[in-house]
Amino acid sequence: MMEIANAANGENGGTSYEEAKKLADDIMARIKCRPVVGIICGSGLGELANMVTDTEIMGYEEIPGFPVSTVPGHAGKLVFGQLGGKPVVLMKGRVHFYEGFTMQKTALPIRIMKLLGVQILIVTNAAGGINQEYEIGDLMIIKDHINMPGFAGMNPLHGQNDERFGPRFPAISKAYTKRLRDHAKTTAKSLGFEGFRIHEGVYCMLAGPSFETVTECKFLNMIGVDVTGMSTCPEVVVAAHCGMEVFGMSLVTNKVVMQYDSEQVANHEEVLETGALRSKDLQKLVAAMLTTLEIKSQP
Ligand SMILES: O=P(O)(O)O[C@@H]1C[C@H](O)[C@@H](CO)O1
Ligand code: HPA
Repeated sequence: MMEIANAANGENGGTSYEEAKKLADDIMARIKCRPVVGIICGSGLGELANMVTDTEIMGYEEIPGFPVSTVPGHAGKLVFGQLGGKPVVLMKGRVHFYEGFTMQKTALPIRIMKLLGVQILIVTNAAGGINQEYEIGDLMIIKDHINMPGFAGMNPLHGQNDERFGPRFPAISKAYTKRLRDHAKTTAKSLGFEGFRIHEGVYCMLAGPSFETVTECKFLNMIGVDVTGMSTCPEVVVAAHCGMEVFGMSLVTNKVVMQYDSEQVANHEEVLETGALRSKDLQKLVAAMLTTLEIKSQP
């Protein structure tokens, strides 16, 4: 039994249920808010935190064992409070696999959110447009994803399973629920965002940190990917595993390079600049979605 516990705990890079529970209990001892919605802010999208009221803030480094962000545009703060009349916890910045964290560690904040009482996860990211009809600044509601590192065995659920988090073989095909995607479309309409470019499409995670080659982009285009990035899949897989509803949204911060002799190159500064320009619209949409969102009671 001990060997199994050790494998679940250490060898697969994961955190045991007991350790995650202790982290959640320590947070609850310091924070009054009991969030039902968790929000992850992607690169340059942390300004959403400014709309949260009654805030209580903890730096990731204040939580022992919590992965700490190392990338510009990811402040590394948990912001608790009210948004759209709902108690929320917002991750002002995430961590990524390419920073050297295991897939399990990258998604640990989601398990802690679950233990804090979060039922709905809203995940945002900055992404490169693969779909040739997408323009810089467009938003995309995620309807499905490809976890490309998973093809090479990098799945956040790799290793011993603890049923207290979720089942050994979870279904992921409905992770981005139709209910929340429809809710986003209705909300966008009610905000008068008709002229505002919102798509629905497929996100693909590559491991990063190098941006894609031209041929990789052509391949992603051929297999039906609309945008590509370096995050989101670990968190969403773990959220679906532990029974959360997920809503995901990508901001197209750049168009990927599709011509071999192009002078253009992708760069993180452009990603942050576009984030800053369009984040207001994304913020408005998320806040309005929360205002009218029905929180289903847990089974
Ligand atoms: O955290 P996200 O997925 O929004 O960040 C994207 C992917 C890389 O971390 C970075 C590249 O500019 O932005
Ligand atoms: N590729 C991968 N990740 C990204 C991109 C990109 O073009 N833009 C923002 N994040």
